[in-house]
Amino acid sequence: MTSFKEYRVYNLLLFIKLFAFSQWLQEQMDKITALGAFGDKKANHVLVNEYLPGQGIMPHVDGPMFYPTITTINVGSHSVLEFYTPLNSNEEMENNQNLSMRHIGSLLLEPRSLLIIQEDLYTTYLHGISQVTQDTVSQDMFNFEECKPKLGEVLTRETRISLTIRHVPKVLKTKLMLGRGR
Ligand SMILES: O=C(O)CCC(=O)C(=O)O
Ligand SMILES: [Fe+2]
Repeated sequence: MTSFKEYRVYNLLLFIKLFAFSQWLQEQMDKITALGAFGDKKANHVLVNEYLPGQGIMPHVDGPMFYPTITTINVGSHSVLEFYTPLNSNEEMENNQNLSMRHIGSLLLEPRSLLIIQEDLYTTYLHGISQVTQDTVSQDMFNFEECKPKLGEVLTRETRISLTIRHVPKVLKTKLMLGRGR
């Protein structure tokens, strides 16, 4: 049984870890801001995702709610971010253009790397992560020449954590009208 004293020590350790993590995260956000990733704006939003081997994310666009730059710190396992052309017309939808026909390429996300996506890759193309447990390094990867693993190498996915850091413009100003007459 956990004593009250042990519980307090546990809570204190957790607090110290969270504090250290928030300091580290703020440093990374400041560095990304200093790169000019968001123009003259600052990073002010972080989304943490955990992916187990075989987990992914459906192709999507991040939409107009964010400044049009995605920056992602990749922690743990590698992964592969796939890019697809959008379905532009009814004709394409009727012809049921499947995902593999719309695939334009991918990026190998190496552990401890920073990914920055802007312009067309942000606004036009969809991005997603396939639900697979292994990836083969191929020429479909835009960055294969810059990466450590060599062409043809098979990489087994482990747990990956992504920290997606963005600038979210503050569009909504809520006014509290407490105690005011109508
Ligand atoms: O985890 C990633 O690298 C991608 C996440 C993503 O696309 C999103 O959260 O919108
Ligand atoms: Fe996304």
